[in-house]
Amino acid sequence: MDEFALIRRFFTGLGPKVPEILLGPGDDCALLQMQAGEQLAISVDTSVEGRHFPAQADPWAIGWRCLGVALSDLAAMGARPLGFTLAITLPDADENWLTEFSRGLGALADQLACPLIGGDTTRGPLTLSVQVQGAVDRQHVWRRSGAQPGQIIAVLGSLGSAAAGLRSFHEQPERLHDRASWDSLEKAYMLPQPLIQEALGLSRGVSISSAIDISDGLLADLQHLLASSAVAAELDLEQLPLDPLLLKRLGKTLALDAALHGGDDYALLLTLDEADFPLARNLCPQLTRIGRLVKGAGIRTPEGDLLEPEGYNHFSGQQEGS
Ligand SMILES: Nc1ncnc2c1ncn2[C@@H]1O[C@H](COP(=O)(O)OP(=O)(O)OP(=O)(O)O)[C@@H](O)[C@H]1O
Ligand SMILES: Cc1ncc(C[n+]2csc(CCOP(=O)(O)O)c2C)c(N)n1
Ligand SMILES: [Mg+2]
Repeated sequence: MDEFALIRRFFTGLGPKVPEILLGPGDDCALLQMQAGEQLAISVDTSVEGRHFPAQADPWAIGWRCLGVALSDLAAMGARPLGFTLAITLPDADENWLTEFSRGLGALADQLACPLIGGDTTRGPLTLSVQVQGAVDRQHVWRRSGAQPGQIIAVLGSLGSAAAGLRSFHEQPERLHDRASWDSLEKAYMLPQPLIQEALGLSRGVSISSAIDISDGLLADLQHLLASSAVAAELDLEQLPLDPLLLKRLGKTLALDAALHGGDDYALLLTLDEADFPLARNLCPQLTRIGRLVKGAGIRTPEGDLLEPEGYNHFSGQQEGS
């Protein structure tokens, strides 16, 4: 199968038709029509085999995951997905692998009405770069800056599960190929659900002062938000939303460590006025209050203990060829 046959067969017509996409794959560019009053939100995420997902992972799940992690950044800005492009680097044109990969990718593209509108196909070590485009009402766009002392910190989605799921696949690699039997931790890692609908519901109904999605770990991503807003945080570690299976599997100390530093959660961290929290909870019952913003810098517990924001960092320690 040549490059163009591969594109036609696996990467054409993925996701539904949406009115804003005037032109999809097949020309030199895709064309998007923006509505008056909306801004274009753009973000790109690369997923590398062995770095972001295990070598030999289920191709359906790789397809879902590479789009899911990218869409999470649209959720973090309160943006509505319009479409995405895919730059794919493949070691070979394995038809069975490509069939499953494009089905997994297409399943999430359908669920969130986000069609594949173009891309690039090359040969080399397995790498997927997904660029997402979204539309955001200029009145309701969320940024990392804007958090104010006195406001509360809330999280949507659970923390630490994905890190425990990755650990489970390390310990039992044969489970990578048994998608039907994945538990909630394994699903959290391999099949992240970007919180697009939840974010859109919240952004229309309540004033959110700042937001970020958690990809590197709660503390590391909270620190990015705090730095952008020039505020400090007090976190109540007893309130973190942890899956009961995570606590059962790892015990409280390791579960907390996974929740604070593990990453791959693709949960949303939001700040808002305390008075708006009941309304926000009505719109999104899973929203959990985990702390508050204070003047100063850094992250502390209510007892005053400093929490160090170490999270995932591609170049910390400079392994691999330095
Ligand atoms: N090579 C680059 N060139 C320009 N900007 C970059 C580059 N790499 C990252 N950035 C920008 O730096 C910021 C932080 O990047 P990062 O990839 O950590 O994003 P993130 O949203 O925090 O993480 P994730 O993509 O996992 O959600 C983003 O605004 C991103 O656009
Ligand atoms: C096989 C394997 N080993 C380790 C990890 C952990 N990990 C890798 S990148 C990253 C942060 C988000 O990526 P980025 O900053 O590139 O968006 C995390 C938490 C993983 N996902 N898979
Ligand atoms: Mg992000």
